[in-house]
Amino acid sequence: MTPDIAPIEWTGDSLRLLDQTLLPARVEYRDITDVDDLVDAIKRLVVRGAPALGVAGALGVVVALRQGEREGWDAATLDAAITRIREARPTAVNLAAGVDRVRSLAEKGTDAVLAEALAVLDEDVQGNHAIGRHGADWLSTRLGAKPLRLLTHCNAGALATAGWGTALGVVRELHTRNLIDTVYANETRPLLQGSRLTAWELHQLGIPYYVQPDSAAAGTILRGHVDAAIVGADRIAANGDTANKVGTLAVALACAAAGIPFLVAAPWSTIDLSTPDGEHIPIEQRSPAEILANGPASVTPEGARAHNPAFDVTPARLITALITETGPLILADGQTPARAR
Ligand SMILES: CSC[C@H]1O[C@H](OP(=O)(O)O)[C@H](O)[C@@H]1O
Repeated sequence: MTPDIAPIEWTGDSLRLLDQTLLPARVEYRDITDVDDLVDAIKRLVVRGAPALGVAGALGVVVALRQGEREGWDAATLDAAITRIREARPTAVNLAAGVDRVRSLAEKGTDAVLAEALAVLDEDVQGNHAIGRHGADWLSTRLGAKPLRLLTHCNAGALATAGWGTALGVVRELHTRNLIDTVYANETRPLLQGSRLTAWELHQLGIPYYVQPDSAAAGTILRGHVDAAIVGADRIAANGDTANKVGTLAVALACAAAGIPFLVAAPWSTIDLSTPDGEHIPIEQRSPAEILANGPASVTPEGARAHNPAFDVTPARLITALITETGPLILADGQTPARAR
């Protein structure tokens, strides 16, 4: 299935990444042929979002194999390079899973690894369309087949995946059914994935939206302006506890207080059955500089300290339903990934 916005693709000679640090002002691509450049791109969120990181990890092994052939790497050097890709960001389980899925095929040659990596990409796009259908069906059944007012946090659109999107994939499916009234997109400090990326996607798709401060979300929800919230995920534990962009937990708490559905949309590749619960999900701590300055301009006193966790964990009890490519898991009713698999 051909993806729409293609944030990540294989050109035949390189891993091509849409540079998401430049959006929405500029649409520019980076052709990656070097492991150091890929690790940098992952760490700087040139490529980001759990499913997209899974594809980047899988295709990253091809980059490493080809660089190793060019530069005459021994097995230990190659293995260390692949491990650097795998460990470039800790929370999204998809990155490590994408690397692990293909690295064992290296003994069969680069073409075998590439074929499996491209399968990861295609499976993601197909799965996202299924998530969109299941999520739209669930919301229309639960809330009525009427135009809905939804709230999103961060970016779980085509840009965070190999195409179509997960949480935004549900929004897009509802939009094709004329069932979107408006979307409240949290700007998502500090890197503004909501205002820079989600708004960019919604704008292109002609879906009505407001960008709002993350701190406005609870009031928007509790004042009755939202019918449901839907977000992506970076790692879902066996009991359904879910790590997602920092600020997600606050949205879930507000939805619980308001009595409206809080949905997580994610493929099974984001579920990590070896992680028993949210306490065991590693949370990426990012640079204080992302908090202390707004680009070149400092926004804090000299010497200020900053606490910058990139994710938080929403307990399963606050998640109404987890929408996967195989259908909804009603976590609030005690269904869990561990039991469903
Ligand atoms: C479809 S998963 C998207 C998920 O990843 C984002 O994190 P980041 O932008 O730091 O890669 C955020 O948690 C999104 O919900």
